[in-house]
Amino acid sequence: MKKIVELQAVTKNYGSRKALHNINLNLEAGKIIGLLGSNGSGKSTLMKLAAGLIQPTSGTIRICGEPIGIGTKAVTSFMPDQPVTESWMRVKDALRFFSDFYKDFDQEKAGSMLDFLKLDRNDRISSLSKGMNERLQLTLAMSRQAKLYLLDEPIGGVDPVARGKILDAIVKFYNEDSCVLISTHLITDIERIFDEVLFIQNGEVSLRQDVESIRSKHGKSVDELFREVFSE
Ligand SMILES: Nc1ncnc2c1ncn2[C@@H]1O[C@H](COP(=O)(O)OP(=O)(O)OP(=O)(O)O)[C@@H](O)[C@H]1O
Repeated sequence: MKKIVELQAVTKNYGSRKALHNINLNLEAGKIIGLLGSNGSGKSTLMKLAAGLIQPTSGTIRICGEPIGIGTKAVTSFMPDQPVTESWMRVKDALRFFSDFYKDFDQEKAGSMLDFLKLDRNDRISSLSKGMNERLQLTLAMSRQAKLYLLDEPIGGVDPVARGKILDAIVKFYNEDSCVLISTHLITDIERIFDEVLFIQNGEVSLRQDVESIRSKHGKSVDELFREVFSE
């Protein structure tokens, strides 16, 4: 299986605060992976490092075999936990903006996703509810033909019914040559789409397992295992 992400001995400190410590990790294509951990455990830091938005304090990161740089940013699509669009835009302007900015932006895929997620191209972004805005941000992120999708809390603001719709969209529109890394606290809602999960605790990966074996070997859901491992 093709390696998409490789982290070797990656440590990230913010001043004297340690966010990640000596992470060694390979993530392969064809997987949707859950990045799970309590508040402040280092999930967003890991995503920002892979997206090339911040630099590690030590260690090396490669995406599709290349060190972080222009080449890796071209194949990495990051949906941060804050919207990346301007409020004056309409939905269609956001699509045009992404299409101008990213060579790999697939307008046709974006159009299908908008329809699937029931977004109107003429709506002003400022008039969208938080949940509708999340649908738009997800459409923008998933419509790139990337190798690595980093989705930071993609369903935090949406109601339980809409969550199902968004998860269905991720599964439907993701391509098998890529890897999707999703951070979330809403494990029960989202675990059905994960192939694997990574538990991150105090800046270290404490567990990595495929979801099927959590169910068959441990007889537990991911949420149950998470609560057990992270009980305070
Ligand atoms: N820009 C920053 N400056 C200083 N410390 C930071 C910065 N960003 C994150 N941290 C610290 O690094 C650690 C990991 O933070 P991070 O945001 O990666 O956690 P997280 O798992 O995404 O948390 P949450 O689930 O609350 O979003 C925390 O102790 C946090 O306070």
